[in-house]
Amino acid sequence: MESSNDSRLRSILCPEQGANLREVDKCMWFNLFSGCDPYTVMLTAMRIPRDTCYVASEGLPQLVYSGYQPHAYSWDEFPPLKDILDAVHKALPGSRFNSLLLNRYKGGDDYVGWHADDEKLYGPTPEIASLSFGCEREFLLKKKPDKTSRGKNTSGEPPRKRLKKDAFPDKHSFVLKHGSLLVMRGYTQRDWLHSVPKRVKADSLRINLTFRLVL
Ligand SMILES: O=C(O)CCC(=O)C(=O)O
Ligand SMILES: [Fe+2]
Repeated sequence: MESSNDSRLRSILCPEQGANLREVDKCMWFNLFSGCDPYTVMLTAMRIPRDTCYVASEGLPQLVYSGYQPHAYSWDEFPPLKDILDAVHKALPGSRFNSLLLNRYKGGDDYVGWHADDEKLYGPTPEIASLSFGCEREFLLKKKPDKTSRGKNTSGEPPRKRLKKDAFPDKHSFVLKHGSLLVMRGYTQRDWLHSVPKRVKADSLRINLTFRLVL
């Protein structure tokens, strides 16, 4: 983090603040989400259990996910995000992200359910960089059931019981702390699902930025 472009990220990642967002950063995220039309944010929140905001370079195909087409804000409307994007590019040499989905988890009741970011506009092997600020939360990954073996009952157990027990044998959990950068690449979206479940103990704000490349 050497260049002046990184100073915004460096200040947000100030180590002494630990897992808590400083008031000044809370204010920045508040302003940023307010910069996204609050009505849109509210409508989104009625459909999905967190606030989101979408930023994308001009001229990209429109993103549609979960039957919802978010308005694409421009990077120029949110200069701090441009600085953070530069820092992420620097941290991941060769990456060239052109869009960003912001998630705001107001507390432990906000979550994202099991899904894969496998929209066609990201191509077959998307690289997604996920940067987290504020309250730490658990991030779960589980392997999608193998299509070739699905439906073949070799265990001798009744089918429904077998599915419950074996559907997702491969499951992993990561704690995403303040300042963590998680990268999903290769066939992660094709083969795995991920989620950030509700957590009663997660009692403060978390901001998550997922940088993506729309092809
Ligand atoms: O908040 C997170 O860590 C994950 C967010 C996510 O999966 C998404 O925006 O697609
Ligand atoms: Fe996701």
